[in-house]
Amino acid sequence: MSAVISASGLVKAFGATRHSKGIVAVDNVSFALGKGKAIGLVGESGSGKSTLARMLVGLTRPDAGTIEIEGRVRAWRERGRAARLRRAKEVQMVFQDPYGSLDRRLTVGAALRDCLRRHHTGESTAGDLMDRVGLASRLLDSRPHQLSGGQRQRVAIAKALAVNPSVLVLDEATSALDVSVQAQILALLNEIRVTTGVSLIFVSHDLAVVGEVTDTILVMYLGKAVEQGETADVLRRPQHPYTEMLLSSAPGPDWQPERVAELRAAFAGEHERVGG
Ligand SMILES: Nc1ncnc2c1ncn2[C@@H]1O[C@H](COP(=O)(O)OP(=O)(O)OP(=O)(O)O)[C@@H](O)[C@H]1O
Repeated sequence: MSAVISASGLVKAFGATRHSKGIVAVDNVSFALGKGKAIGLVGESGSGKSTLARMLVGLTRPDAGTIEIEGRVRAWRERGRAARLRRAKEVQMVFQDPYGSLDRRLTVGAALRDCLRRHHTGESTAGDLMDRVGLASRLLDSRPHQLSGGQRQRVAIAKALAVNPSVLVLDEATSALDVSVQAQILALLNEIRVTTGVSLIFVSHDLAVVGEVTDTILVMYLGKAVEQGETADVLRRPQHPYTEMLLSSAPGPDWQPERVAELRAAFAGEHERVGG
């Protein structure tokens, strides 16, 4: 598989001093993702998923390791507008709260046209982008607060697509939505992946959601990738007790709260032994 994006030995620590390593948010994580493929980065709060995602997008510089996109190693020294625009074309990110990426004062149309202009992306119009994310073009005159949560997230996806990126990172992008809206957005993302060949990275605490839409899964715990594999294998035969715990904590027909508590205790014990 020739990878569209690959990470090798990524490390990021916060608050390190001469005497302490600080918090190692991402600890030697590697993975590769092919064109048009989808990977899920899963783990509980604090496991390092967002820090990893921020490094992939270019918002946070790793302490060690490399990121290669379309065969080109990301050079962190490069600053300025050209480097920023190139990084934007490489990887786009959609956040949980679309208010974070949408200007409240701009209409949807103005925001999309602004993106298209800045990135000189071919022939697409704001109307085309609306079409691609399943929104009626009459909403081009709306402002973010006039839209539903699902519509706002569609606009955030349209803005990301305006740049025509190789990779789209979705950081808990459907977590705040109702289950049925969540399913619609996931279906939309899957369709976009098939039609455009964009590669998708789903960052989520929810293994069940990620399981629906990914080819592979990387499970993170305390900054480390504790398990990585084909989605079907990871869901059916988890190799690591932490993955098993994440799977059992997703409330479903087979949910057993006692088993979750048991696994959590067992895993904490194991981790102490490894860590100590
Ligand atoms: N800017 C920062 N300064 C200091 N510590 C940070 C910073 N960003 C993240 N951390 C720490 O790094 C660890 C990993 O955080 P991160 O946000 O990447 O995890 P996460 O899995 O995405 O969790 P969440 O879903 O809650 O965002 C946590 O212990 C967090 O407190």
